[in-house]
Amino acid sequence: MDARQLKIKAAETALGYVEDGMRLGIGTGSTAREFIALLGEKVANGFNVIGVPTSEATARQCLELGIELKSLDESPELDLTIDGADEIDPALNLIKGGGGALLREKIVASASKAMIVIADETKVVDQLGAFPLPIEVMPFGLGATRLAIEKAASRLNMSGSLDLRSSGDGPFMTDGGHYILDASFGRIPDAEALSVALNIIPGVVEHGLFIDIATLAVVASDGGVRTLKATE
Ligand SMILES: O=C(CO)[C@H](O)[C@H](O)COP(=O)(O)O
Repeated sequence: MDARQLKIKAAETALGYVEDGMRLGIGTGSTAREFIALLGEKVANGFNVIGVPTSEATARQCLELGIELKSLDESPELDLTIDGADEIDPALNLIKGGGGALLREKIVASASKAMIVIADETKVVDQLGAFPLPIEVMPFGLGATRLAIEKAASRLNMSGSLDLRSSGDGPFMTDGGHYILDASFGRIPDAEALSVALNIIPGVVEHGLFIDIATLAVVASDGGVRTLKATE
């Protein structure tokens, strides 16, 4: 199976967890896009959900497919969020933000009773960190924020490059109007400690470590689809 077929398989399985009438957080990225396409087909056949999108791109796709959308102000508590991930560890801690939507993704997933991650087998790792960690930062004070991140990482015995994400003709800008620094620190021995350390840096808006948020992962490989639950 090619990469797209695996994404579709994971998305199909996750769709089985969505019940009629649910308030649903809807993720961002190429795997989430396949999920939205399948959800759109179901909605066209009379299935009802209220979706809360995690990005402008996801909102556009949902609206094209006739999926009813609300904001988190209108629907502040959600039944379920379904979203992709860049890495998944055995405790179902994640790295997210490869698509640049990590801030809204974390807000939406945290407002949900459950989060199902959809992915292919390549996203499953023993320890997070091979994928560069996206850190969403304020454009104001970028140099000072970068230095503060480097110092925080060093206190946790981590170091590596912090690359300002580019859109091709300037810095990549998130839906919230912020920049992203992609941190190549290598394997992260204590993701929770790094998460806490990043959260207290004033110029850091959010980061892509999702700790204790995902409840289930639906992972597709050539051998079939398996579901993972957190080990601790
Ligand atoms: O976090 C994300 C976007 O911010 C995506 O879920 C993540 O990057 C995975 O994307 P894809 O399904 O395209 O591999």
